[in-house]
Amino acid sequence: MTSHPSPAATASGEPLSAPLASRVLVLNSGSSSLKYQLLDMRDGGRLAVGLVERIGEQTSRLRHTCAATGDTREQNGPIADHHAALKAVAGELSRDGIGLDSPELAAIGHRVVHGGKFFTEPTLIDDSVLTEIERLIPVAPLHNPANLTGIRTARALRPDLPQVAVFDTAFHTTMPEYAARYAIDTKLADRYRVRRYGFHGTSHAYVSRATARLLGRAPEEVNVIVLHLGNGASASAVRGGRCVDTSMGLTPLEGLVMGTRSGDLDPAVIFHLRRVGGMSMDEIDTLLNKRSGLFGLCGDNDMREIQRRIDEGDAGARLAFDIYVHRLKKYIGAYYAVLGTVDAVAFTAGVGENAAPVRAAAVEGLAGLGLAVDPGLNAVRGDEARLISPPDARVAVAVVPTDEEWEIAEQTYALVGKGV
Ligand SMILES: Nc1ncnc2c1ncn2[C@@H]1O[C@H](COP(=O)(O)OP(=O)(O)O)[C@@H](O)[C@H]1O
Ligand SMILES: CC(=O)OP(=O)(O)O
Ligand SMILES: [Mg+2]
Repeated sequence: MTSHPSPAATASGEPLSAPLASRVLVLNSGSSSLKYQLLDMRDGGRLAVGLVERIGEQTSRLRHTCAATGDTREQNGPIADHHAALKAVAGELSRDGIGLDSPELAAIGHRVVHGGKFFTEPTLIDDSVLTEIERLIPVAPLHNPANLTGIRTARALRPDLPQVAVFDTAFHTTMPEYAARYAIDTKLADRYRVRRYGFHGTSHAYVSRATARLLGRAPEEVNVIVLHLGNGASASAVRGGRCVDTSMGLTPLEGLVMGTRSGDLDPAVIFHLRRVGGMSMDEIDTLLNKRSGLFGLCGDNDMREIQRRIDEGDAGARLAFDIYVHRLKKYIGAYYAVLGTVDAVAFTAGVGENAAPVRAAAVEGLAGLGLAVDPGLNAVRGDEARLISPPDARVAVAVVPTDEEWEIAEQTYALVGKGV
C-alpha cells in the first residue's frame, strides 16, 4: 500500500488546520459492490482497505485488509444489500480495533455518482442534500440508490459525525456550454435538466494531477487526455487542470464501450427496438445498461477473460476487443482536436492499468499525432505511475493508477478541517 505525497495539504496546496481526529472512512458504493478505505490524514497512511462484491447475490464476498497487521480476511456468503454490507464492514473494522465508534474518526466521505448541476463541490450531508441526491436517481439508477443506502447506514451508525458527499459530476462542471449541451430544444432541455454531466470526475481529477506530477510539471501547465477504463469507462479532455469535455453524458451510458453498457449509439436504435422489436422502455434500458458493451458483444464483461479467449483464437472475443479499442481511439482523436495540443494520454482504472494489449491497440497507428507505446515499457507491471511511451515521443503516454478513495478522503478532510 502506497502513501501519498502531500498528506497534510488540500488539493489546492493549502495547509490544513488539522482537527483533533485525523481519520477518514471512505465509502465507494457501486451498483453491486462497496469499496472502502480507512485513512489517516496526518501521515497519508491506509489503516484498512476492503471490498464487498456481488452484493444481493448468494455468492457475496467481503475481503478486508488491516494495514497494521497485514492480515487479510474473507467472508463468503449472501450479503443482501448495501446496508448489510456496511454493517459487515463495520464489524471487520471493530475486530481490528479501528471501528466506527473510534474517537479518532473525523468524518465519513461518500462517493456520490450523480450530483446534477447543483453540486460542484464536496458537500456536508444533511437531509436536504439527501433529498436532492434522491431526486437524481432517474439519471443514475444503477448508482445513486446504492450511494444513498451507504450514507443512511453510516449516518445511523455515527449520527454525530460529519458525512461528506464527493460527487463524480463535480469535476466536469467546468465544461463549456457547447460541450455540455445536446443539440435538442433548449427549453425542453432546461425544463428536464437534460445535459451532459460526465462521471468518474474524482478519478479524472486525481489522474490528471498525478499525470502532471509524473511529467514534473504543474497541472495548470499541461493538457491531458484521461482514459478511465473500469467496468464503467469514460474519457476526458483536461486543459490546465480543468475538464473541457468528457464522454459520459446525462447518465453514465454515453461514450466508450464498457463492461455491460453500450456507450454511444444512434438514439434511433431505441425507437427501432421499441417499434419494430416490441421491447418495453424498461427492457431497452436494461439491455443498454446491463446486457450490452463487451458482455453483449461476446458474453464476457471482464477484459481478462476476453484476452484469454483471444489467445485461444476466439473470433467473437476478438471482435468485441476491436470494437472496444476502435471507440477508444475515436475519443483519443476527438479530444486531441478539442485540446489542440496534448502533453499526455493517461490510462487508468482496472483495464487501463492492467491491460497492456488495450493500451497498445488504442494508440496504434497514431504516430502522426506523436503518440506511440514502447512495447517493453508497456509490458512492465506495477502500482506506480509510469511512462510507457518511447523517451523521444512528442506526447507522453502513461499508466497512472487512480485512487478515488484517497481523493475523496482528501476532499472530505479539507472540508471538515475548514469547520464547515
Ligand atoms: N489484469 C487485468 N487485465 C485485464 N483487465 C483487468 C485486469 N484486472 C482487472 N481488469 C479489468 O478491470 C475491470 C474492473 O475495473 P475497476 O476499475 O475495478 O472497475 P469498477 O471500479 O468500475 O468496478 C474488470 O472488469 C476487468 O475487466
Ligand atoms: C459512473 C460509473 O460508471 O461508475 P462505475 O464505473 O463505478 O460503474
Ligand atoms: Mg470504478
